Amino acid sequence: MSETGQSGRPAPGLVVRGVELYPGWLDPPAQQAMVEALRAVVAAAPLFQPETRFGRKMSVRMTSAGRFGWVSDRRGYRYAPMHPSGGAWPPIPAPVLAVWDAITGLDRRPDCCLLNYYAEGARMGMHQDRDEADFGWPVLSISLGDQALFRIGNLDRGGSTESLWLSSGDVLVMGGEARLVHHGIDRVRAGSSTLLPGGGRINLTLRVVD
Ligand SMILES: O=C(O)CCC(=O)C(=O)O
Ligand SMILES: [Fe+2]
Repeated sequence: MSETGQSGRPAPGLVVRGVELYPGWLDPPAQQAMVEALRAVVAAAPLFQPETRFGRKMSVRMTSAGRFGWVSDRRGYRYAPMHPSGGAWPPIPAPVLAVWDAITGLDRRPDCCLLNYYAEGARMGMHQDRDEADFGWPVLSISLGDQALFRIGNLDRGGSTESLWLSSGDVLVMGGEARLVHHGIDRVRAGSSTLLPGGGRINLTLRVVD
């Protein structure tokens, strides 16, 4: 990837509505290494299926690493210092932090890595990531496994949208003017990757929470 002169940040391959996309940032061996590192996260903090405050199960399974994890239950959604089972979240793996360092060039590191697991049929409705204290920090997302159709909307709800397929190894950044853009996952293309032994897709989002 080329470097942009002033900031020293790598230049994105594509920018859609301010969302910066780095296609294929991780090559297959790096993807494999990241999946290996994530095994320790899932072993320490098992995936769970969050409920919305209305008692509906989300289709995505989740867990987190870092000082904070994202949880949702009948009390609503929030960042929490503990896994729902009561244990602390494991540390964010070094290869994951290395992607943040290389792409954002920031000296502040994220304190939450949310791990979403999409089995066949899972999706995520349009939403904003707005539970963090300071929207000056970007959210960085890493895709692993099956391809997913990512939809990008607007700062306000509704209006026109644009969609793009995210593939394993792709990284994107929602920052600056695009930090609060609405986004979601419409569907996952089952069987489009062999990275994950059981199939499906992992998405990591790195967040500065407080
Ligand atoms: O799975 C994705 O690519 C997006 C996940 C997401 O938007 C989120 O966890 O807030
Ligand atoms: Fe999000």
